[in-house]
Amino acid sequence: MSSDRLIIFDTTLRDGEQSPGASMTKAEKVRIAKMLEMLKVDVIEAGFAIASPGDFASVKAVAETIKDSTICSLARAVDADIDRAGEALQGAASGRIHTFIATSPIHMKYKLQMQPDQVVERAIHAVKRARNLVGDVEFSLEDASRSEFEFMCRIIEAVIDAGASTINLPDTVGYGEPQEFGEMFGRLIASVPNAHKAIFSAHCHNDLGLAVANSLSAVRHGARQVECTINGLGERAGNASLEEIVMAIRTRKDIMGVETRIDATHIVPTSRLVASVTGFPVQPNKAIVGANAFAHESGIHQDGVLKHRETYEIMRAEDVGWHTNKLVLGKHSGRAAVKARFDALGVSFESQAALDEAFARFKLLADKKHEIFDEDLQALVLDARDDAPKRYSFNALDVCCKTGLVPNAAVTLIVNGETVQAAAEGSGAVDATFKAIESIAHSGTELKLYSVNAITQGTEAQGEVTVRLARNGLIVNGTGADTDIVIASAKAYVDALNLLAEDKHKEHPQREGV
Ligand SMILES: CC(=O)SCCNC(=O)CCNC(=O)[C@H](O)C(C)(C)COP(=O)(O)OP(=O)(O)OC[C@H]1O[C@@H](n2cnc3c(N)ncnc32)[C@H](O)[C@@H]1OP(=O)(O)O
Ligand SMILES: CC(C)C(=O)C(=O)O
Repeated sequence: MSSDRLIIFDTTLRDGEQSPGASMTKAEKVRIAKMLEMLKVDVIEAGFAIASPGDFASVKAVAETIKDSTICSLARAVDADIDRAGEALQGAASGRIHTFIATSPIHMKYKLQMQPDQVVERAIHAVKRARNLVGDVEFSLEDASRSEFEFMCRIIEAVIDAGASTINLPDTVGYGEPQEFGEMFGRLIASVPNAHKAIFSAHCHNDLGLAVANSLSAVRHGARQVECTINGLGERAGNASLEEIVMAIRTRKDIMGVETRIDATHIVPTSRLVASVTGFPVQPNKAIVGANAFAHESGIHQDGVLKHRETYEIMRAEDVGWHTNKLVLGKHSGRAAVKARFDALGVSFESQAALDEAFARFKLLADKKHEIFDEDLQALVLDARDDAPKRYSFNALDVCCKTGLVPNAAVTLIVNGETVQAAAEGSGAVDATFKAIESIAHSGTELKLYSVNAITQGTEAQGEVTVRLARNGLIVNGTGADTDIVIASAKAYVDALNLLAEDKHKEHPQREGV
């Protein structure tokens, strides 16, 4: 089934979410899915429906919301997993069940504790069961890059006969090397008699930093789907990054010989959204979406770019969504311009009142900051992501930091409608603020991560803070944005406390220390 169309399968919401600490709430997954739809991703793997009631609800909500991308749920080769995935996908305009089982000797022997014949039988049964629920079934041979060739031929032929239309060959542990991994695709496609009835797919991990290279090599050897994530998020060292694969395919079209339907101008806003939601900032030198990806510092390069841009640039920053905003948003902007920008970022408002509320917040921010960028707008809505009454809300902060004195903070929170104040000392302004908040909340949590990300440039930039708290094995990520990072920190801490109080730990609870 080879063609020149490459299917982009985004698994930010499933494998991306398997990054420790990156798990997302249902509302966050739906927001990211809307951006992925605008990006024109072909398939969105929205989660692993059996994993938790929250993940089931997320897959269902994404399936009911998104119309222009196929929505997929992962399922082990286990009846209950497949049935749960089918149930979650019922409302989808186009739904796919992605079932998998490991095929490498090490996984079959030690993890599954199954004989190869049993694995083949289980795979056939799983694919048939999934086909009774949806018309589109993908089958993955987990740990394919460490599996025996003849065994893979056997199982692939059997699952295609059973109804799988996509065969995914994952480099589960990131062990593959481009030439060998690509050749595995070429040999399998040539050897499996019914291979022409399926699309072959690559799913690569970045343990050796080769995920994108391996994926591209697979494409050159016949793969017509790649599985990838925004910002390369994913289990351990991450997955192949969507933005790098898409732009490599586009920039090197003549050599790669395939095309995607991705609208690359949404890449940077999507990357920003995923970074905000997960609290995983993008490193400045990250390809495509890093702050320095299109910056030229050295004189010879600057001279070259000024004379002829292509001397040092293989793609244009605006083509991947950098600075595409031609209307400058600031305190003199009106609702029409602000709403148009929100629309472009995939942010919709359920009512005029919700838009008015966002607009009021925009004006408050514009009073503090001359120019409002896309990232500021994203932070603005993330900050107000849930209108439900909260146990805690941040009201005011008074911090004193003087050289030679112990920093102290006096914080005012509204707790269940009552104003409560507390003060504390700490090793710095943020530490004192957190201690003051804790002396009100007594949450019994442990601070697992504190990160500050300047979401726009300059000293007047908004800082976005992520605070990860853990209690009884559950982890929450709170976020807060403000032009003052101590206030952003207080907001993030309070946000995390609310998520815990509402039992809104991330939908895929993670064990502490993971
Ligand atoms: C390579 C990947 O990324 S695979 C996806 C990884 N993602 C996740 O695991 C996240 C979601 N997972 C979960 O929430 C849980 O692991 C669940 C709900 C799926 C299963 O939980 P539990 O029933 O408690 O099982 P647990 O996770 O401890 O062990 C996994 C079991 O599934 C079996 N298993 C693993 N993969 C498969 C498979 N593809 N098909 C069938 N069985 C499998 C294991 O052999 C083990 O079986 P055992 O309990 O009989 O020894
Ligand atoms: C389930 C499969 C596709 C996977 O995530 C992997 O092998 O890494």
